[in-house]
Amino acid sequence: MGVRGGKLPLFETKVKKGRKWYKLYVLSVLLAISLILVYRALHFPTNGEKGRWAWFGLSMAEIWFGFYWILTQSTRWNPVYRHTFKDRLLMRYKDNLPAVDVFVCTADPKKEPPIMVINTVLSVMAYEYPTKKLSVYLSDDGCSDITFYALLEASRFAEAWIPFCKKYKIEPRSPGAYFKEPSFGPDDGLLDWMDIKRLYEGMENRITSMANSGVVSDDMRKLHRGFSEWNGTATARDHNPIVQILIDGRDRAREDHVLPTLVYMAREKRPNQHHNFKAGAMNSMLRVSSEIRNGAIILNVDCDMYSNNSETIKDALCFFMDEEQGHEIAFIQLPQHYNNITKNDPYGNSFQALKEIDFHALDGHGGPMYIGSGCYHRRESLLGKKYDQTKTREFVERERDYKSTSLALEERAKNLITCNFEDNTQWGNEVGLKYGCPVEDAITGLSIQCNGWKSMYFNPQQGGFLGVAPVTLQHVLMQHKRWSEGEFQILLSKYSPISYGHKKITFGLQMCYATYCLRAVCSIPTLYYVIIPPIYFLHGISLFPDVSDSWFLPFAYAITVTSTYSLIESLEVGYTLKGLWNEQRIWLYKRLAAYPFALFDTALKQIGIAKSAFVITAKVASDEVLKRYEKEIIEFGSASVPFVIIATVAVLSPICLIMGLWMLLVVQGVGLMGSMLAQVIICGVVTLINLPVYEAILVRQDAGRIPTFVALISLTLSYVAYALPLD
Ligand SMILES: O=c1ccn([C@@H]2O[C@H](COP(=O)(O)OP(=O)(O)O[C@H]3O[C@H](CO)[C@@H](O)[C@H](O)[C@H]3O)[C@@H](O)[C@H]2O)c(=O)[nH]1
Ligand SMILES: [Mn+2]
Repeated sequence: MGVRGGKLPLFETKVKKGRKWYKLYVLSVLLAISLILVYRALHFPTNGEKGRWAWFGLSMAEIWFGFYWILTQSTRWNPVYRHTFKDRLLMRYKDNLPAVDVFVCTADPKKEPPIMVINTVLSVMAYEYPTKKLSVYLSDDGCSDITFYALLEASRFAEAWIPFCKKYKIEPRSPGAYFKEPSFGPDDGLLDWMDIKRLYEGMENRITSMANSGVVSDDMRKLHRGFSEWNGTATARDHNPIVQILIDGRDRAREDHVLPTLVYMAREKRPNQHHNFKAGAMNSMLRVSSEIRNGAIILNVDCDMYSNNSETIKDALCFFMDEEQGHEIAFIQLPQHYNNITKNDPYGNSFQALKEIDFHALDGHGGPMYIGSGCYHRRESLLGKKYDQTKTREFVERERDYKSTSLALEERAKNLITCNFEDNTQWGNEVGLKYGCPVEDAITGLSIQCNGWKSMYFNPQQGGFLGVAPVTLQHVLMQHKRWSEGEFQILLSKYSPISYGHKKITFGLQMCYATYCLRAVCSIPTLYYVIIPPIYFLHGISLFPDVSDSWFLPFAYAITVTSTYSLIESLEVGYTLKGLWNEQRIWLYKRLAAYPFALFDTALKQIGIAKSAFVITAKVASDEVLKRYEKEIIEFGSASVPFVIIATVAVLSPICLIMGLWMLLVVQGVGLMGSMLAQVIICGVVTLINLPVYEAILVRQDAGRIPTFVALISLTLSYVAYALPLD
């Protein structure tokens, strides 16, 4: 470990060792892929032979899979691991730590209950960091007086909560999460614990009952002048800008600085004005915070992602303030964990491989993506400044404006979040988060990296943030549709990692971005692969080499070796065997029932028919749905097109399997089995993976089953597929 400029570094980096075997593995699979393509070219059916088009399609699919597999190796190639030294940071910068502004976004009091939102707010207010340097902003795109009321309650509860957290050094600092744990509090603070638990439960009751009733009572309205903002006709889609400083860090009466600054805001909304979703909210917070404190470091969390580790601000600063490398770092992304993952994770929500492998590899190529929640930014890079090597970077603090009253500050801030403020400015384009893309985070992070900055990935032992993962298949698919659509659009946008990123980011990072940006495209070859070979099997037409043929080897090798590799890798990062099997299923469903819609909507957007939308992921569900979720029973339920696709593929493969086998054994003769083995395996695997679908159609009676109507459509479609003439 080197001493930099006479000072010990604030963080260190370790590189994964023993990569010889991995590289050998990659080479061997590359060879197998090439042989498969050679086989396809050499054995193309001659004129008059059956299955020419199918053969052509399969060749295309295999070219794509091969190409995509090569791309994905960038997310395995060179993982790095970071470790911070917070004690050195504190010794060196004790009184010179920068101001930190935390941005929390919420948008819908129904899907994102106020009690959940304020738990997140309280957790970030309680960071182990000088409170006078900490400010928390809640942007409410739902413009809900109930959320405002909840935040007001939180501002009062914080007076007891924050000293309690700091005195007993408890984790996590979301009171809701903390009190959910079966514990009797700190050994030396049982009475304090009981007091504060009572306080919390009182507050929770008041907030949830108000949320259930849907109105803030008149008594409560008298508690704060801020409620007057809702006196008129304010609705979520149509209202004036609101800024309310609930706790003012400049407050002379609060010289003890127990509490950080706390601000509620709702940018102006008008029905005919586009508000750009979360990106618009973030940019509004960038401006309002610049008026109030202008912290040099910004932390962004979604309203369901509470801080689970009160030390991560200091971790992030170890990167930003490192004398040697800190000046070129724009953002520090932490992994997003979820507190509602079940053991075998039927929806693949844990993203374990992404968090434990991919992002470390991205870091090795110069920087992970910005993925929204759980990311620390340097304000100036988020504002669009290019990295300038010649400038020395100090976090200069702006003097606090002690002359203005809070009221005056609020009025000034409101002017920054009117609908027209951004007209004829570079906001949403060169400045702040980018507009027009369903993954505003990824595209913004990419453009920051293209401005010459680096980013880093920090994955601490105790997870930094815990959020709520979706609990129904529909919501999971919707989320993946939004992500894959957004990523695909980055590729088509001005900020494409391929063209725009050329020479601005490393080649490895370009490949990583391409891997994610091209996810949506993988849907087409996958659909092809799970539909065409089974149908051809049913008609007795072979599309793969005979088992006894040596051309069978590259197929067998590629499949078994890559599967074994990911099996080992997955077990290493903590998947259960069943969880891994579930992961394969969800892998398939994303490609069948989420990504195709991403492609379709992107096409509509390209020709100008549709605009991008942002469907907010629900963070609450009914008790019945939750019960099934706990039992890991997949929630289908609605009769939607994605489920029709899933059910059709699921119904088609066993039909093909059974009828095809019957043809083989009875009509054509067992001798042909060898030439059909590959197709038999495809049918078999697709059938096995879909066992929950058959159960959902035939056995289940609960509301999460697949509606009979959907099953009938799938049967009909399967019949059509069977009856269609083949080439
Ligand atoms: O008009 C909007 C829509 C959403 N949000 C907020 O954005 C956050 C993310 O929305 P959510 O529905 O939870 O989406 P997820 O799919 O869980 O979000 C992931 O993916 C998004 C991009 O698709 C990122 O913005 C998020 O930070 C990232 O956590 C939430 O706090 C919302 O309240 C707004 O503030 N305004
Ligand atoms: Mn979310």
